[in-house]
Amino acid sequence: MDPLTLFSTAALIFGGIYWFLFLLGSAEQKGKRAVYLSGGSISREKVQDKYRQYWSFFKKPKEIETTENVPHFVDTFYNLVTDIYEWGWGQSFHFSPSIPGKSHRDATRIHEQMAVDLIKVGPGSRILDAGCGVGGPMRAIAAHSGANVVGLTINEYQVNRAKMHNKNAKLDNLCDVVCGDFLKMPFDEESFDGAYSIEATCHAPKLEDVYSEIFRVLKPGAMYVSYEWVTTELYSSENSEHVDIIHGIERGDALPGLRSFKDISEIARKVGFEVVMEKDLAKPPAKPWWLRLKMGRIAYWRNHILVSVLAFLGIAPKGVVDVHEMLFKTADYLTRGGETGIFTPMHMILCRKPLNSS
Ligand SMILES: C=C(CC[C@@H](C)[C@H]1CC[C@H]2C3=CC[C@H]4[C@H](C)[C@@H](O)CC[C@]4(C)[C@H]3CC[C@]12C)C(C)C
Ligand SMILES: C[S@@+](CC[C@H](N)C(=O)[O-])C[C@H]1O[C@@H](n2cnc3c(N)ncnc32)[C@H](O)[C@@H]1O
Repeated sequence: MDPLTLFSTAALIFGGIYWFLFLLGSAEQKGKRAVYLSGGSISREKVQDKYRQYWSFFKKPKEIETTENVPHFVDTFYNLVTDIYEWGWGQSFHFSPSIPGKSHRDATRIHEQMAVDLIKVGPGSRILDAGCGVGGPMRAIAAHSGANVVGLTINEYQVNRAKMHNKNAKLDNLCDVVCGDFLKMPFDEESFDGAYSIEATCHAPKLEDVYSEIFRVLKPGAMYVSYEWVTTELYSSENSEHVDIIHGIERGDALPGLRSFKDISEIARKVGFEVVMEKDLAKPPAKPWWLRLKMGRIAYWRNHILVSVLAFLGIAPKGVVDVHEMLFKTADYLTRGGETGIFTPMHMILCRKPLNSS
C-alpha cells in the first residue's frame, strides 16, 4: 500500500471512531458523553452485580413492599441509570406533553415552569423539590421564578451531578441540593414557602409517608404541586395485557407498585391538605407525551451498539449494557402504557396546607 492510501485509510478509520464515540455519543446538548458512562457511585467492577441485585428485588415482591428496603433499592437503581438518562434524555428526568413546533427542550421547560407558577412563589421564597434528580427542573424553576430551591434526592451521585450543573449554570446562588430520604426529611417543620415533586413520589411505597413529610415542612398557607405516575380509569386488572404493561413499567422504573389516579387526592386529604386542583395533564388537547420516547427508537439501537462497543473495549463498565437493555424494554412498556391510555406520568395534584393547621 502506498503511503497516501495508508494515510487516507488510517484517517478514515480514526475519523469514523471519533464520530461514532464522541459526536454520535453526545447526541444533543445533554451534559454527558457515552465514553463517561458509569454506574454512579458504584465501582465499575460491581455494576453488573448491582444490576442483578436490583433485578432480584422483583423476585421477592414482599421485600419491595417493606418500606425500609425501598429507598436503598431506588438508590441502587439511580446509580445504575443516572448517566444513561443524562446522556440519552437530558438533565430533566421526566416526560412532558409534546408541543407542535417546539423542541423537546422547550416543551420540558414549559411543563416545569407550570409547576412553579401553580404554587405562586417568587423571589425570596424557599421551596422544596422532593426527588430532584440531577436538577434540570430545579434550575429551570429557579431561573423562571427567582425562588430559592432546595432539592432532595436519595442518590449521592445525583447530588454531586446536580451541584456541578448548578455551578455551571451560575444558579448555585439560588439552588441547593441535599442527600436524604423524602420519607424522613432532614428539614425543620414549617420551613418552606412551597414545594413540588415531578415524577418522583411514585417511588414511595406509601404515598401518605411522603405527603405527610411535605405537609410537615410547609408553612401554613403554602402550596404543593405534584406530577404523579398513576394508572388511569382505562386500566383494568382483569386485562392481562394491561397487567403486563404496568408490571413492565414497574420493573424498569424501580417502582414498588403503581397507584390508581383515584388514590392521590384521597391521600392528600388524609394527611391534611386541601385539594385545590387535580388534572391529568396528558389528556387531549395535550399532545402525546410518549411521542418523544417512540421517535427515539432508532437512536436507542445506535446507543445499544455504542454501549456494547464501549463495554467490549473496557471503557464502560460491563453492567451498563444490561442496564441499557432494560431501559430499551422499559421504553416500549411506557409507550404502550401511553398509547393504550391506561397509564399517565402527569396526573397533577395541587394542594394547600390550611392556614389554621398547627
Ligand atoms: C420518572 C422516571 C423516569 C422517566 C424517564 C426520564 C425515563 C423512563 C425511561 C427512560 C429511558 C428509556 C430508554 C433509554 C434508551 C434505551 C437509551 O438509549 C437512552 C436513554 C433512554 C431514552 C431513557 C431516558 C430516560 C427515560 C425516558 C421514573 C424512573 C420514575
Ligand atoms: C425520575 S427522577 C425525577 C427527578 C426530577 N424530579 C426530574 O424531573 O428531573 C426521581 C427522583 O426521585 C428521587 N427519589 C426517589 N425516592 C426517593 C426518596 N425516598 N427520597 C428522596 N429522593 C427520592 C430519586 O433519587 C430521583 O432523583
